[in-house]
Amino acid sequence: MSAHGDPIPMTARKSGPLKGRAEVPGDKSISHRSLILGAMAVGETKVTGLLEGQDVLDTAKAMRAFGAEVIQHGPGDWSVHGVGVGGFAEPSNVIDCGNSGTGVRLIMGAMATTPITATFTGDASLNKRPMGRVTDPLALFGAKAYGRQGGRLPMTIVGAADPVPVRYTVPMPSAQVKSAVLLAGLNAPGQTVVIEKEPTRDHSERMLRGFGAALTVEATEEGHVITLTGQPELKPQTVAVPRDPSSAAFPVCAALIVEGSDILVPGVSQNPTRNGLYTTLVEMGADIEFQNPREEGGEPVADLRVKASSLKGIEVPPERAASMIDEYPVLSVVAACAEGTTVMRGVKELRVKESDRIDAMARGLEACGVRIEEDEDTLIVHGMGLGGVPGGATCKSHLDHRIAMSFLVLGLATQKPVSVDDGSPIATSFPVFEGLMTGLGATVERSDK
Ligand SMILES: O=C(O)C1=C[C@@H](OP(=O)(O)O)[C@@H](O)[C@H](O)C1
Ligand SMILES: C=C(OP(=O)(O)O)C(=O)O
Repeated sequence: MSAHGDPIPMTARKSGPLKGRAEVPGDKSISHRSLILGAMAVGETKVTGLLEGQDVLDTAKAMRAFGAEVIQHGPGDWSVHGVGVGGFAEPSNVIDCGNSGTGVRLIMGAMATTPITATFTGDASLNKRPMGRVTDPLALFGAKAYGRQGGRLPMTIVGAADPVPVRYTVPMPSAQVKSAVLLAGLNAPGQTVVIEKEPTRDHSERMLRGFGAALTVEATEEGHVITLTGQPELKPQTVAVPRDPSSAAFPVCAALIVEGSDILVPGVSQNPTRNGLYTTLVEMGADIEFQNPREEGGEPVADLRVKASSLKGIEVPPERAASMIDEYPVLSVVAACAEGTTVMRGVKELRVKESDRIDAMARGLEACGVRIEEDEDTLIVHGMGLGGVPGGATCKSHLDHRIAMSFLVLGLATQKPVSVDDGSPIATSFPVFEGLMTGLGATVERSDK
């Protein structure tokens, strides 16, 4: 949600057992990519289960501005009539990507090798985030970027008229940077090669192949070497978006820390590049059954049966960070309710998300009575056991949906209520969060009610 709306203060209180079925919305990463790749294909792509969060709606609007026809037929049911690789029109106005790093970085990549100019902006959170990580490799294709100091939005990208293919090693673990380079490579002649030292979510690779691009991935000593052959004709697809494991994390973690809970979260993606949180929770002693594993829409999915559990702190392996990068805020809440210490290292990327997530969680948890240690790349939470966290604070969400939802999950299991100053950003990724959680029996409400 952008900073234009009024803040929505919210409060969560100690709740009775959570019970029932939690149908979380579609995956945000796959939803953005369905719209962008649909817009770059020739013909009509159909999407079901699209996440209708503000981040994705902003990408839909952007794709219309670049000339694609994007239509909503019903809830989650969308079609995109694409203009083909290299077919983007020049937008007649500024592209506002709201709160979405994924939206703006992928779209910059997708337009950077077409001879058009576009200006991008976002909300107060997005306009603080670094864009140089994307514009540096896009410059190698021949695109030019004119932004604010430090490579911040608003920023104008002048697409390359004669793009050249690139070979680029991504310097930080980032699926957004990898994807921006691959999308730019689509309209460059020859082969674009992206090397990632640490594997990150692979939705772009899977979906580019699904849309008919020639793409190979080789595991080498350097890391994953991804080779894309440019200027394909992308074929429209039917995309069934699986449910988002990053959204599922909230009801799952809530059920683990609210005594007596027993919930089912069906059809959640278990893509190995996304399921690090679930591995971690099981190591902490979580009672999670992965029922009915199957393939849906080209992704492995399972139904998660989750029961309240007494958990122990662990050391999360740093090499797991990329597969659970968005889940550290809610993991730190679970860690506060575990016995013993949870050590999260190799997490400095959290400092450049919608907020500095290490700082936001550390300050809010401390205000709730939890002892924290942190450094640039580390967050350590000293657990107080199930029911042991005092709570009783109002935490700042810093325009960050995951911070807001994490503190509201915490408040379900603390002695005194936990409030957040602004729950409005939740609508960016999980617009049905409040109804879904109250449907399970959680006491989460807007504080002004
Ligand atoms: O590619 C994607 O869809 C995403 C990649 C991750 O960001 P980074 O690439 O910046 O790590 C993640 O945090 C974000 O929510 C979604
Ligand atoms: C980091 C996130 O998103 P984005 O980078 O797209 O804003 C997120 O959803 O947690």
